[in-house]
Amino acid sequence: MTETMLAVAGLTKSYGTVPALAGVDLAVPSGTLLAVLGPSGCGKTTLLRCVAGFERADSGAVAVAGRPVAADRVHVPPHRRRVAVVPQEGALFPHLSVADNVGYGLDRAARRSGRVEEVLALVGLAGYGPRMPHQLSGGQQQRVAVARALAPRPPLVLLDEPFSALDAQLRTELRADVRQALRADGATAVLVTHDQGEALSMADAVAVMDAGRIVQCAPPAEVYRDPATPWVARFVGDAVLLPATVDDAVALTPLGRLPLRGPVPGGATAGAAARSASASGAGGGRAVTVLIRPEQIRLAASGGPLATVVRQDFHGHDALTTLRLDDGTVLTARTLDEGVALAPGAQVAVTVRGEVRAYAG
Ligand SMILES: Nc1ncnc2c1ncn2[C@@H]1O[C@H](COP(=O)(O)OP(=O)(O)OP(=O)(O)O)[C@@H](O)[C@H]1O
Repeated sequence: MTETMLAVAGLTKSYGTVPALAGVDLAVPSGTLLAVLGPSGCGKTTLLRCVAGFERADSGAVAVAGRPVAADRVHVPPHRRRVAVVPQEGALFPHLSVADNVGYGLDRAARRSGRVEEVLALVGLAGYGPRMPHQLSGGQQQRVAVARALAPRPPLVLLDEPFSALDAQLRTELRADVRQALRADGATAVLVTHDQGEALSMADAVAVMDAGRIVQCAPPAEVYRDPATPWVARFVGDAVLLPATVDDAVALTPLGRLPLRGPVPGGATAGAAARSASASGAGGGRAVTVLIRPEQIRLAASGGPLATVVRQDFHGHDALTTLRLDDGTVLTARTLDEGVALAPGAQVAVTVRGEVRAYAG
Protein backbone atom coordinates (compact mmCIF):
# COMPACT_ATOMS: atom_id res chain seq x y z
CA MET A 1 0.00 0.00 0.00
CA THR A 2 1.26 3.51 -0.80
CA GLU A 3 2.31 5.45 2.26
CA THR A 4 0.70 8.84 2.87
CA MET A 5 3.63 11.22 3.19
CA LEU A 6 1.61 14.31 4.03
CA ALA A 7 -1.75 14.21 5.80
CA VAL A 8 -3.63 17.42 6.54
CA ALA A 9 -6.92 17.20 8.42
CA GLY A 10 -9.42 19.94 9.21
CA LEU A 11 -6.85 22.73 9.12
CA THR A 12 -8.18 26.19 9.95
CA LYS A 13 -6.37 29.50 10.31
CA SER A 14 -7.65 33.05 10.55
CA TYR A 15 -5.79 36.35 10.64
CA GLY A 16 -8.01 38.44 12.90
CA THR A 17 -11.39 38.18 11.27
CA VAL A 18 -9.97 37.05 7.89
CA PRO A 19 -10.31 33.28 7.48
CA ALA A 20 -7.31 32.08 5.41
CA LEU A 21 -7.93 28.33 5.86
CA ALA A 22 -11.50 27.17 6.45
CA GLY A 23 -11.02 23.43 7.03
CA VAL A 24 -8.46 21.90 4.66
CA ASP A 25 -8.07 18.13 4.22
CA LEU A 26 -5.33 16.67 2.04
CA ALA A 27 -3.47 13.40 1.62
CA VAL A 28 -0.32 13.26 -0.50
CA PRO A 29 0.94 9.74 -1.30
CA SER A 30 4.66 9.05 -1.12
CA GLY A 31 6.59 9.80 -4.31
CA THR A 32 3.92 12.04 -5.84
CA LEU A 33 3.64 15.74 -6.60
CA LEU A 34 0.52 17.57 -5.53
CA ALA A 35 -0.15 21.06 -6.90
CA VAL A 36 -2.22 23.41 -4.76
CA LEU A 37 -3.82 25.71 -7.31
CA GLY A 38 -5.95 28.72 -6.56
CA PRO A 39 -6.43 32.45 -7.11
CA SER A 40 -4.56 35.11 -5.19
CA GLY A 41 -5.62 35.25 -1.55
CA CYS A 42 -7.31 31.81 -1.42
CA GLY A 43 -4.94 30.55 1.31
CA LYS A 44 -2.25 28.61 -0.60
CA THR A 45 0.72 30.23 1.11
CA THR A 46 -0.93 29.97 4.51
CA LEU A 47 -1.45 26.24 3.95
CA LEU A 48 2.19 25.82 2.92
CA ARG A 49 3.41 27.82 5.91
CA CYS A 50 1.29 25.74 8.31
CA VAL A 51 2.71 22.53 6.82
CA ALA A 52 6.27 23.90 7.03
CA GLY A 53 5.71 25.05 10.61
CA PHE A 54 6.28 28.79 9.99
CA GLU A 55 2.68 29.40 10.99
CA ARG A 56 0.51 27.83 13.70
CA ALA A 57 -2.93 26.70 12.58
CA ASP A 58 -5.94 27.51 14.80
CA SER A 59 -7.17 23.93 14.64
CA GLY A 60 -6.66 20.72 12.70
CA ALA A 61 -3.67 18.45 12.25
CA VAL A 62 -0.64 17.93 10.00
CA ALA A 63 1.35 14.69 9.86
CA VAL A 64 4.54 14.16 7.84
CA ALA A 65 5.55 10.55 7.15
CA GLY A 66 3.03 9.43 9.76
CA ARG A 67 4.44 11.69 12.48
CA PRO A 68 2.17 14.43 13.86
CA VAL A 69 3.93 17.78 13.47
CA ALA A 70 0.92 20.00 14.18
CA ALA A 71 -2.15 19.16 16.20
CA ASP A 72 -3.87 20.13 19.40
CA ARG A 73 -0.96 21.05 21.72
CA VAL A 74 1.61 19.83 19.17
CA HIS A 75 3.79 22.26 17.22
CA VAL A 76 7.03 20.80 15.95
CA PRO A 77 9.32 23.70 14.95
CA PRO A 78 10.14 24.04 11.22
CA HIS A 79 13.73 22.77 11.44
CA ARG A 80 12.55 19.56 13.15
CA ARG A 81 9.86 18.74 10.58
CA ARG A 82 12.32 17.51 7.93
CA VAL A 83 10.33 19.46 5.38
CA ALA A 84 12.35 21.32 2.72
CA VAL A 85 11.04 24.56 1.24
CA VAL A 86 11.94 25.99 -2.18
CA PRO A 87 10.89 29.66 -2.06
CA GLN A 88 10.08 31.97 -4.96
CA GLU A 89 13.58 33.39 -5.38
CA GLY A 90 16.65 34.61 -3.60
CA ALA A 91 17.07 31.46 -1.58
CA LEU A 92 20.80 30.95 -2.02
CA PHE A 93 23.55 32.13 0.33
CA PRO A 94 25.43 34.64 -1.88
CA HIS A 95 28.78 34.08 -0.20
CA LEU A 96 28.76 30.28 -0.58
CA SER A 97 29.58 28.32 -3.73
CA VAL A 98 26.89 26.27 -5.45
CA ALA A 99 28.28 23.07 -3.90
CA ASP A 100 28.35 24.62 -0.41
CA ASN A 101 24.80 25.93 -0.84
CA VAL A 102 23.59 22.47 -1.84
CA GLY A 103 25.60 20.74 0.89
CA TYR A 104 24.55 23.23 3.59
CA GLY A 105 22.06 20.93 5.32
CA LEU A 106 24.16 17.78 4.96
CA ASP A 107 26.48 16.23 7.52
CA ARG A 108 30.09 15.59 6.56
CA ALA A 109 29.50 11.97 5.63
CA ALA A 110 26.64 12.86 3.32
CA ARG A 111 28.71 15.62 1.70
CA ARG A 112 31.52 13.13 1.07
CA SER A 113 29.13 10.55 -0.34
CA GLY A 114 28.75 12.44 -3.58
CA ARG A 115 25.17 13.48 -2.86
CA VAL A 116 25.88 17.12 -3.78
CA GLU A 117 27.10 16.17 -7.26
CA GLU A 118 24.24 13.69 -7.59
CA VAL A 119 21.49 16.27 -6.99
CA LEU A 120 23.27 18.89 -9.11
CA ALA A 121 23.26 16.38 -11.97
CA LEU A 122 19.56 15.69 -11.31
CA VAL A 123 18.71 19.36 -11.87
CA GLY A 124 20.95 19.61 -14.96
CA LEU A 125 23.87 21.44 -13.29
CA ALA A 126 26.59 18.79 -13.19
CA GLY A 127 29.97 20.49 -12.79
CA TYR A 128 28.54 23.79 -11.51
CA GLY A 129 29.63 23.15 -7.88
CA PRO A 130 32.54 25.63 -7.77
CA ARG A 131 30.53 28.57 -9.17
CA MET A 132 29.17 31.36 -7.03
CA PRO A 133 25.42 32.18 -7.13
CA HIS A 134 26.01 35.53 -8.88
CA GLN A 135 27.61 33.61 -11.77
CA LEU A 136 24.32 31.83 -12.43
CA SER A 137 21.19 32.87 -14.33
CA GLY A 138 17.88 33.17 -12.46
CA GLY A 139 16.76 29.78 -13.78
CA GLN A 140 20.03 28.14 -12.74
CA GLN A 141 19.71 29.65 -9.25
CA GLN A 142 16.25 28.08 -8.90
CA ARG A 143 17.69 24.75 -10.03
CA VAL A 144 20.29 25.03 -7.25
CA ALA A 145 17.53 25.83 -4.75
CA VAL A 146 15.71 22.65 -5.80
CA ALA A 147 18.95 20.64 -5.55
CA ARG A 148 19.55 22.01 -2.06
CA ALA A 149 16.02 21.04 -1.01
CA LEU A 150 16.44 17.49 -2.35
CA ALA A 151 19.97 16.93 -1.00
CA PRO A 152 19.10 15.68 2.52
CA ARG A 153 16.33 13.44 1.10
CA PRO A 154 13.56 15.08 3.14
CA PRO A 155 10.24 13.23 3.38
CA LEU A 156 8.54 16.26 1.89
CA VAL A 157 9.53 19.14 -0.40
CA LEU A 158 7.37 22.27 -0.53
CA LEU A 159 7.69 24.53 -3.57
CA ASP A 160 6.22 28.02 -3.21
CA GLU A 161 5.61 29.46 -6.70
CA PRO A 162 9.23 28.55 -7.52
CA PHE A 163 9.16 29.70 -11.15
CA SER A 164 7.16 32.90 -10.84
CA ALA A 165 10.15 35.21 -11.32
CA LEU A 166 11.24 33.56 -14.59
CA ASP A 167 10.19 34.33 -18.14
CA ALA A 168 7.69 32.10 -19.95
CA GLN A 169 10.10 29.97 -21.98
CA LEU A 170 12.44 29.34 -19.06
CA ARG A 171 9.49 28.53 -16.82
CA THR A 172 8.28 25.81 -19.19
CA GLU A 173 11.76 24.33 -19.41
CA LEU A 174 12.30 24.42 -15.67
CA ARG A 175 8.91 22.88 -14.89
CA ALA A 176 9.72 19.82 -16.97
CA ASP A 177 13.26 19.49 -15.58
CA VAL A 178 12.25 20.00 -11.94
CA ARG A 179 9.40 17.51 -12.34
CA GLN A 180 11.88 15.03 -13.78
CA ALA A 181 14.38 15.64 -10.96
CA LEU A 182 11.71 15.15 -8.27
CA ARG A 183 10.54 11.95 -9.92
CA ALA A 184 14.05 10.58 -10.41
CA ASP A 185 14.77 11.19 -6.72
CA GLY A 186 11.46 9.62 -5.60
CA ALA A 187 10.59 12.85 -3.77
CA THR A 188 7.16 13.72 -2.41
CA ALA A 189 6.33 17.35 -3.14
CA VAL A 190 3.65 20.00 -2.78
CA LEU A 191 3.77 22.82 -5.31
CA VAL A 192 1.84 26.00 -4.61
CA THR A 193 0.88 27.93 -7.73
CA HIS A 194 -1.77 30.18 -9.21
CA ASP A 195 -0.70 29.09 -12.72
CA GLN A 196 -3.11 26.54 -14.20
CA GLY A 197 -0.64 25.39 -16.87
CA GLU A 198 2.01 24.77 -14.24
CA ALA A 199 -0.34 22.72 -12.06
CA LEU A 200 -1.76 20.68 -14.93
CA SER A 201 1.60 19.94 -16.54
CA MET A 202 3.63 19.11 -13.43
CA ALA A 203 1.35 17.47 -10.89
CA ASP A 204 0.12 13.94 -10.28
CA ALA A 205 -2.87 15.50 -8.52
CA VAL A 206 -4.22 19.04 -8.39
CA ALA A 207 -5.95 20.43 -5.30
CA VAL A 208 -8.01 23.41 -6.43
CA MET A 209 -8.45 25.90 -3.63
CA ASP A 210 -10.96 28.70 -3.22
CA ALA A 211 -11.62 30.88 -0.17
CA GLY A 212 -9.67 28.66 2.23
CA ARG A 213 -11.11 25.33 1.08
CA ILE A 214 -10.11 22.57 -1.30
CA VAL A 215 -12.91 22.51 -3.86
CA GLN A 216 -11.58 19.52 -5.82
CA CYS A 217 -8.57 17.23 -5.58
CA ALA A 218 -7.99 14.91 -8.53
CA PRO A 219 -5.52 14.04 -11.30
CA PRO A 220 -4.98 16.95 -13.74
CA ALA A 221 -6.93 15.38 -16.61
CA GLU A 222 -9.91 14.77 -14.35
CA VAL A 223 -9.91 18.32 -12.97
CA TYR A 224 -9.88 19.63 -16.53
CA ARG A 225 -12.41 17.17 -17.99
CA ASP A 226 -14.72 16.90 -15.00
CA PRO A 227 -14.39 20.03 -12.88
CA ALA A 228 -16.40 19.77 -9.67
CA THR A 229 -18.12 23.14 -10.14
CA PRO A 230 -18.52 25.78 -12.87
CA TRP A 231 -16.09 27.94 -10.89
CA VAL A 232 -13.40 25.23 -11.12
CA ALA A 233 -14.19 24.83 -14.83
CA ARG A 234 -13.55 28.53 -15.41
CA PHE A 235 -10.47 28.66 -13.21
CA VAL A 236 -8.79 25.61 -14.75
CA GLY A 237 -8.76 26.57 -18.42
CA ASP A 238 -11.14 28.34 -20.78
CA ALA A 239 -14.77 27.38 -20.38
CA VAL A 240 -18.00 27.92 -22.29
CA LEU A 241 -20.89 27.70 -19.83
CA LEU A 242 -24.34 27.56 -21.42
CA PRO A 243 -27.84 27.37 -19.96
CA ALA A 244 -29.54 24.08 -20.89
CA THR A 245 -32.10 21.51 -19.80
CA VAL A 246 -31.39 17.84 -19.19
CA ASP A 247 -33.50 15.22 -20.86
CA ASP A 248 -32.64 11.50 -20.98
CA ALA A 249 -28.90 12.09 -20.29
CA VAL A 250 -28.85 14.54 -23.17
CA ALA A 251 -28.53 18.27 -22.66
CA LEU A 252 -30.73 20.51 -24.77
CA THR A 253 -28.53 23.55 -25.40
CA PRO A 254 -28.44 26.55 -27.74
CA LEU A 255 -26.02 24.37 -29.76
CA GLY A 256 -28.47 21.48 -30.04
CA ARG A 257 -28.72 18.14 -28.21
CA LEU A 258 -25.41 17.20 -26.61
CA PRO A 259 -24.58 13.91 -24.85
CA LEU A 260 -23.77 14.23 -21.16
CA ARG A 261 -20.78 12.83 -19.30
CA GLY A 262 -20.56 12.09 -15.58
CA PRO A 263 -23.17 12.81 -12.95
CA VAL A 264 -26.48 14.31 -14.06
CA PRO A 265 -27.55 17.08 -11.65
CA GLY A 266 -30.24 15.73 -9.39
CA GLY A 267 -28.96 12.18 -9.18
CA ALA A 268 -27.57 9.34 -11.21
CA THR A 269 -24.67 9.15 -13.65
CA ALA A 270 -25.41 9.97 -17.29
CA GLY A 271 -25.52 6.29 -18.30
CA ALA A 272 -27.78 5.23 -15.43
CA ALA A 273 -30.08 8.20 -16.01
CA ALA A 274 -30.37 7.28 -19.66
CA ARG A 275 -31.24 3.68 -18.85
CA SER A 276 -33.82 4.55 -16.19
CA ALA A 277 -35.32 7.32 -18.31
CA SER A 278 -35.67 5.08 -21.35
CA ALA A 279 -37.09 2.26 -19.17
CA SER A 280 -39.77 4.54 -17.71
CA GLY A 281 -40.26 6.56 -20.85
CA ALA A 282 -39.81 9.68 -18.72
CA GLY A 283 -37.89 12.83 -19.63
CA GLY A 284 -36.16 15.14 -17.08
CA GLY A 285 -36.22 18.69 -18.41
CA ARG A 286 -34.29 20.06 -15.41
CA ALA A 287 -32.51 23.38 -15.81
CA VAL A 288 -28.73 23.00 -15.79
CA THR A 289 -25.52 24.77 -16.79
CA VAL A 290 -23.47 22.92 -19.35
CA LEU A 291 -19.67 23.07 -19.67
CA ILE A 292 -18.06 22.91 -23.09
CA ARG A 293 -14.32 23.36 -23.57
CA PRO A 294 -13.41 25.68 -26.49
CA GLU A 295 -11.49 22.85 -28.20
CA GLN A 296 -14.74 20.83 -28.38
CA ILE A 297 -16.32 23.47 -30.59
CA ARG A 298 -15.98 22.91 -34.34
CA LEU A 299 -16.66 25.54 -36.98
CA ALA A 300 -17.66 24.67 -40.53
CA ALA A 301 -19.50 26.09 -43.52
CA SER A 302 -22.70 24.19 -42.62
CA GLY A 303 -24.07 21.41 -40.42
CA GLY A 304 -25.08 23.18 -37.20
CA PRO A 305 -26.57 26.33 -35.65
CA LEU A 306 -25.19 29.49 -37.27
CA ALA A 307 -23.05 31.96 -35.39
CA THR A 308 -21.36 35.24 -36.26
CA VAL A 309 -17.66 35.70 -35.64
CA VAL A 310 -17.13 38.57 -33.17
CA ARG A 311 -13.32 38.49 -32.99
CA GLN A 312 -10.28 36.28 -33.07
CA ASP A 313 -7.42 36.32 -30.56
CA PHE A 314 -4.30 34.75 -32.03
CA HIS A 315 -2.08 32.76 -29.65
CA GLY A 316 0.51 31.31 -32.03
CA HIS A 317 -0.25 27.60 -31.54
CA ASP A 318 -3.98 28.30 -31.98
CA ALA A 319 -6.51 31.09 -31.72
CA LEU A 320 -9.58 31.76 -29.59
CA THR A 321 -12.52 32.78 -31.75
CA THR A 322 -15.42 34.54 -30.06
CA LEU A 323 -18.82 33.91 -31.66
CA ARG A 324 -22.39 35.06 -31.14
CA LEU A 325 -25.39 32.85 -31.83
CA ASP A 326 -28.59 34.36 -33.22
CA ASP A 327 -30.18 34.19 -29.74
CA GLY A 328 -27.32 36.34 -28.35
CA THR A 329 -25.39 33.49 -26.68
CA VAL A 330 -21.65 34.21 -26.76
CA LEU A 331 -19.13 31.36 -26.98
CA THR A 332 -15.46 30.78 -27.60
CA ALA A 333 -13.92 28.20 -29.94
CA ARG A 334 -10.28 27.13 -29.99
CA THR A 335 -9.43 27.21 -33.66
CA LEU A 336 -6.42 26.19 -35.67
CA ASP A 337 -7.21 25.89 -39.35
CA GLU A 338 -10.93 25.33 -39.66
CA GLY A 339 -11.12 25.67 -43.44
CA VAL A 340 -13.63 28.52 -43.13
CA ALA A 341 -13.12 32.25 -43.06
CA LEU A 342 -13.16 33.55 -39.48
CA ALA A 343 -12.99 37.31 -40.07
CA PRO A 344 -15.27 39.36 -37.79
CA GLY A 345 -18.81 39.32 -39.18
CA ALA A 346 -18.42 35.95 -40.98
CA GLN A 347 -21.21 33.39 -40.48
CA VAL A 348 -20.16 29.85 -39.53
CA ALA A 349 -21.95 26.68 -38.44
CA VAL A 350 -21.15 25.47 -34.92
CA THR A 351 -21.01 21.84 -33.78
CA VAL A 352 -19.75 20.28 -30.55
CA ARG A 353 -17.43 17.29 -30.40
CA GLY A 354 -17.72 14.76 -27.55
CA GLU A 355 -19.69 14.80 -24.32
CA VAL A 356 -20.41 17.73 -22.06
CA ARG A 357 -20.66 18.11 -18.29
CA ALA A 358 -23.79 19.51 -16.63
CA TYR A 359 -24.18 21.33 -13.30
CA ALA A 360 -27.35 22.02 -11.37
CA GLY A 361 -28.90 25.40 -11.93
N1 LIG B 1 0.14 37.79 8.01
C1 LIG B 1 -1.11 38.05 7.61
N2 LIG B 1 -1.88 38.93 8.29
C2 LIG B 1 -3.15 39.18 7.90
N3 LIG B 1 -3.77 38.60 6.89
C3 LIG B 1 -3.07 37.69 6.15
C4 LIG B 1 -1.70 37.39 6.49
N4 LIG B 1 -1.26 36.45 5.60
C5 LIG B 1 -2.29 36.20 4.77
N5 LIG B 1 -3.38 36.94 5.11
C6 LIG B 1 -4.69 36.90 4.42
O1 LIG B 1 -5.11 35.54 4.39
C7 LIG B 1 -5.70 35.23 3.13
C8 LIG B 1 -4.92 34.11 2.46
O2 LIG B 1 -3.64 34.59 2.13
P1 LIG B 1 -2.53 33.68 1.43
O3 LIG B 1 -1.28 34.47 1.34
O4 LIG B 1 -2.44 32.38 2.12
O5 LIG B 1 -3.16 33.47 -0.02
P2 LIG B 1 -2.47 32.95 -1.36
O6 LIG B 1 -3.46 32.06 -1.99
O7 LIG B 1 -1.14 32.39 -1.08
O8 LIG B 1 -2.33 34.29 -2.21
P3 LIG B 1 -1.18 34.70 -3.28
O9 LIG B 1 -1.32 33.76 -4.43
O10 LIG B 1 -1.56 36.12 -3.62
O11 LIG B 1 0.14 34.59 -2.59
C9 LIG B 1 -5.72 36.54 2.35
O12 LIG B 1 -6.99 37.15 2.52
C10 LIG B 1 -4.62 37.35 3.00
O13 LIG B 1 -4.88 38.74 2.86
